[in-house]
Amino acid sequence: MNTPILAVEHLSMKFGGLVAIGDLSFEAKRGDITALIGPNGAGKTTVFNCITGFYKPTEGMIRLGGRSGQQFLLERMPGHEITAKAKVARTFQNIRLFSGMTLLENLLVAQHNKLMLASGYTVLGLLGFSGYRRASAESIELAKFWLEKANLIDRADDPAGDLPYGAQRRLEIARAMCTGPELLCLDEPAAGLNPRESNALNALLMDIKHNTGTSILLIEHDMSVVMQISDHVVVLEYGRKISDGNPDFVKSDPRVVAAYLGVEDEEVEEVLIEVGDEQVIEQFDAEPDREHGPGASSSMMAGAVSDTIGHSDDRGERITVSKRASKAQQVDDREARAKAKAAAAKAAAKPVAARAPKSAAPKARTVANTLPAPRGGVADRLVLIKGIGPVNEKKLNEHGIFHFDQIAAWKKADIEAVEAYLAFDGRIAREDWVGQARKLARTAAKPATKPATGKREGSR
Ligand SMILES: Nc1ncnc2c1ncn2[C@@H]1O[C@H](COP(=O)(O)OP(=O)(O)OP(=O)(O)O)[C@@H](O)[C@H]1O
Repeated sequence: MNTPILAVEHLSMKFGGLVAIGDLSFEAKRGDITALIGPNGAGKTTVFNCITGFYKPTEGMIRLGGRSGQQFLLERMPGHEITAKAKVARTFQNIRLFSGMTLLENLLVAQHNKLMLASGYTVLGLLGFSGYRRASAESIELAKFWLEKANLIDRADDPAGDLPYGAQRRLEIARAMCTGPELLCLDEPAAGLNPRESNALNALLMDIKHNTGTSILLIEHDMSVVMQISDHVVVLEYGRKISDGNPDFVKSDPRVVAAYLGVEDEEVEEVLIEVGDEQVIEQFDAEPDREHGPGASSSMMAGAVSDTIGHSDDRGERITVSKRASKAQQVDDREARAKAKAAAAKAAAKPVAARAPKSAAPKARTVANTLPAPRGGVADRLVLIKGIGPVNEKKLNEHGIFHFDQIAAWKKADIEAVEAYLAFDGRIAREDWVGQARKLARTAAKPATKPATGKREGSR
């Protein structure tokens, strides 16, 4: 029992330069309800499309273990064989019923293959060939069975298009179940349902889980559905798996909270400022990469997929997620920095004598031209120097540096002293803060030119 029915191994799917899935591996156990969750654009439907043969993955394997012991490599099979031989059925994000047909007819159409086989692919079926009649009667029985399970039997003869939305969703599932699937893939079955319809859906899915051998793979945004009925949850963000476990584990995984439920960028920024990661903060300050990263919105429900997913392509090119793009990555970074900060604090708390012998203690380095306060009470905007962000500007001010001319006058020893307290390594020289400051100091020193037109101040 509980052996994997589905094993997804190192699955990648690229659309041109866009990596929709990057090196994804997970398993779904037989008889379980496995949920695949993640923000919009995380790649969930693409995973379904790879499993059901709509897409051929760029890399990776999708192994399905049949009840009979047969193994299927789905990525190598055409879509119709995935349904017929491997017995994988699916529903779609958008309802795809024959709205003009009755509920019963919809469920009979789903059994078309079985009926065609029984007819011998000839007119014998129409002529009342007994094998066909038996198959036809069985199909009707099966359809009725699933209409009852879906609580739709009373409307068997109504057009499917007349059903309320939630009932149409259940009809789709009933239709998929009529094909006798081993794996049922449901793409957002609870989308647009009201709470009563959601409960009816949960009941139907639990019934399938307990009373058929069918395993369920579920894409769902509705967390009340996911957390109530899933045995196992796999979380995607930007095509990568960021968490995998039972609902309780996933629910409290900080990476999931950040990625899926959303963390305000300001909150992440606050932490980074706290730990003094200027470089990352400067990435936040920059214009968002609207083409690849999330837009201005911090809601991860609206995040776009990046083509910078950690993944190495067939040319050996290494692609990484930008820190701003991945909320889960931000959580990892935050944790790593918090650890580093704690370690630094611990080291600092040790008695000085324990850290270094007195004779070896370095002489404290100081900057020569510091000021107690900005001249005239107004500091220059040091952030105009490329490489200085608001955090470093604040630190420089705290150390008595307020003006471009102060930086322009730095000698090697001053630079070393500044680098020591900004914890930089060669960056001041690399970014030529002194040269930049000289130019800015010259501009600042120029007297403001009078308007040549003689127009009054404020006129346009
Ligand atoms: N056929 C395609 N061609 C190009 N890009 C595609 C194609 N199919 C999907 N994508 C892109 O792949 C990314 C993942 O899309 P996918 O639909 O798998 O995400 P999702 O997690 O299912 O999102 P949602 O929750 O909104 O349905 C998206 O950026 C999407 O635009």
